[in-house]
Amino acid sequence: MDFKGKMFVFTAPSGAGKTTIVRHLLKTYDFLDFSISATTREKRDHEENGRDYYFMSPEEFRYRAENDEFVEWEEVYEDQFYGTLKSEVTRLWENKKHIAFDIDVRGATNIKKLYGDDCLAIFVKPPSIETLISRLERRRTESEESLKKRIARVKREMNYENSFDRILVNDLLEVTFKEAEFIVEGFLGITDE
Ligand SMILES: Nc1nc2c(ncn2[C@@H]2O[C@H](COP(=O)(O)OP(=O)(O)O)[C@@H](O)[C@H]2O)c(=O)[nH]1
Ligand SMILES: Nc1ncnc2c1ncn2[C@@H]1O[C@H](COP(=O)(O)OP(=O)(O)O)[C@@H](O)[C@H]1O
Repeated sequence: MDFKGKMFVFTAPSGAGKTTIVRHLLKTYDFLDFSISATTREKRDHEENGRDYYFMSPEEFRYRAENDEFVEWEEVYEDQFYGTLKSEVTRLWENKKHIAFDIDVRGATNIKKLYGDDCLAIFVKPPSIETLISRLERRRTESEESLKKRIARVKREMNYENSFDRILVNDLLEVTFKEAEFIVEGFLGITDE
């Protein structure tokens, strides 16, 4: 494989806006594609297998982990596993794409360690924890229990804000999108001149 695309790792607590930002960048840049993670969590109504995630049973996930098929994987929430398949990175590079990831802070730390300077890790920061919680509630994708799990983890994950290459504050969405574009173009050395 000759081409090895750069990696843009968006990380943050749930509800910070990673998915929204990554989806915007994917619409904006043909050269960028999404690393579809494997997960054992249940599919949400609007999600599609093979687009948002590769949804799989815990047995399949465990088998693949034992078979060393993951670049990284984590038990992000109790009994819910998420991971980046090696075959996914290969697929995207074969398609000559730079890669956007939406993964938790531990996964992001691991990807950064593995790929070093070819990887830019961006921490998405909500204006406040209260804003993040109200966005998560308004998203209406989670059960009461799942919402609780996410909120419980927010404070811990917020402690990682200085552990990555960039901090992207997600307040006004239009401003965030422009800043995200600036970050991507800057890392790839794209200029208007
Ligand atoms: N380590 C790791 N984390 C992942 C991966 N895919 C998704 N995640 C993270 O798992 C967490 C839960 O994701 P999800 O269930 O989609 O819920 P949401 O964050 O509330 O939208 C988020 O922090 C994701 O970024 C992955 O491949 N590896
Ligand atoms: N800047 C913003 N202003 C208002 N709402 C936002 C903003 N960014 C994201 N949202 C909304 O907040 C919710 C959580 O965002 P999402 O992208 O799903 O976060 P994550 O992927 O980090 O869990 C979604 O309903 C999304 O539409």
